[in-house]
Amino acid sequence: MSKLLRKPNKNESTQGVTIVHDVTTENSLLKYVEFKIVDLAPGATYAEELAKKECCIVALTGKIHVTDKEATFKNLGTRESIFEKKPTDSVYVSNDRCFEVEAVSQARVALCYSPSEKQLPTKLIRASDNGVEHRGKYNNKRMVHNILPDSDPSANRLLVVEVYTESGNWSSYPPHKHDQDHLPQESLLEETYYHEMDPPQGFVFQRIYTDDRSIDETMTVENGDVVIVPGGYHPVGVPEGYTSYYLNVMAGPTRIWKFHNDPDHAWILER
Ligand SMILES: O=C(O)C[C@@H](O)[C@H](O)C(=O)CO
Repeated sequence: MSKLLRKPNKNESTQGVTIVHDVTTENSLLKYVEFKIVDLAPGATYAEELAKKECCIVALTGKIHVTDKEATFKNLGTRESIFEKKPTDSVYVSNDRCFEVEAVSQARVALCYSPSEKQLPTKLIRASDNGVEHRGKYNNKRMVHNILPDSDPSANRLLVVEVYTESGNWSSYPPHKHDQDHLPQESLLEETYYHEMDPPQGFVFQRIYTDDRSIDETMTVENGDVVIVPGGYHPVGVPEGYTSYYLNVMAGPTRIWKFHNDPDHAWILER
């Protein structure tokens, strides 16, 4: 199995709390991004002390309450299935704070982390705050929900987006990378991709490759998998008949998404 592909590995940590994914700086090649998927049964709670990390809590499906012990946000979450394709609610919690998530109904929650020192206010990011973007043409169409884009200064490092790619289309395409800390030309942002497909027996292909091909892996990605992108180009191809979703978390030394297209394929944008 590739070091860049993680299968769901369900682990009941306490009653009603199942850790499905746990990507950390210790168990991956990443330094700036950590990521968890947690399933909660109705009434179950999951709590964490953040120390020197910031966290964006995304209510992927189901309803949850979230508190940082000062502010409490009730009944977050807008969808039963990710493929209702509507934005959802999230909460940003800064370093040196704690949070607790309580499930109102069966819920799947994404926890997106990055190292952080400077404390910022906790922020509710409502579904209606998400900028919805339709990008691309021909077979390169995708819809983006901007949860924490670089235009929103609510976080120190984290960038979080949801991307829907229709059947037979491509996203993160033409291939681009952001693995050089060389602004204003390019920023360095590591990434995780949490993938789902509709219907769920589908698969997509994600290729991660660098110019020198020191990384060059094309992965078959199935429903619920996580792909880790330490660097390199990272296009996603979706077979006919299936819709793809991914939650994309990015972080690096500077909170700017400045990518560089693969010069071999940049012509695609000229059409
Ligand atoms: O295809 C898109 O527009 C989404 C991607 O940009 C994705 O978020 C990504 O590649 C981030 O670098």
